[in-house]
Amino acid sequence: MAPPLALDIDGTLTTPSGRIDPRVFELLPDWDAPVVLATGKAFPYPVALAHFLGRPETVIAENGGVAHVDGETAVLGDPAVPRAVVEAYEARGGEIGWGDGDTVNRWRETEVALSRDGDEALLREVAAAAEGRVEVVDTGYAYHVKSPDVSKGKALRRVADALDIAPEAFVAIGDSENDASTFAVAGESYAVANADATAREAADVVLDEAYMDGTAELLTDLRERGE
Ligand SMILES: O=C(O)COP(=O)(O)O
Ligand SMILES: [Mg+2]
Repeated sequence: MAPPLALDIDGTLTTPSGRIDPRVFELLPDWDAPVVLATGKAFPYPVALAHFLGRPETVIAENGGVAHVDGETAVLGDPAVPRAVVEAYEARGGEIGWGDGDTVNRWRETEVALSRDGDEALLREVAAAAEGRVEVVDTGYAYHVKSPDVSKGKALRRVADALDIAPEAFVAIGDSENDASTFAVAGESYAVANADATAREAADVVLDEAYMDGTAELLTDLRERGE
């Protein structure tokens, strides 16, 4: 049998320009084990991806702030301090940066995501004043202001438990610092070649290929290994 998967989305299942790579729709619909989509994006995004893959909606969103498995949603993070920090950042002239009708945060329940065009130094200064009650995570796609109490890895433990699978049975693939906690929980972890330094350091293996080229090759190998 193929191993269960914990898959990051941006940078891992995408092309360099941020589109979902079409090979996702070849490799994942019939994957013969649970697939957990574990992302920094808001909850509707991985749910929609699972839905259009024809797979169970087994997802971790908001960097572990929200988890959904077997039809049950767990909201694991508290947005109060992240929101207060971002208000303080805006009060000092910082911008969230997504423009009008911000769909990045519209459905976000436990954290705030900011455009990387924003003032990182100011954001980190304001976050530091919260004295450890928030952390700023740079995924390469956004700055996320989140509670340090939630992570994709912690949520993976919870989802694995609900699925009655040992967390170590999972193979995790990712590209950035928000995947390091998943890598620590899964039994086998891979960073795609475009991964940041934190993800590369945390992964068991850094793949030769980047983005979905790396992920697709690995998934093909894992599938063959399970046959
Ligand atoms: O939303 C982001 O910033 C990154 O999303 P990801 O965790 O799927 O890479
Ligand atoms: Mg990513």
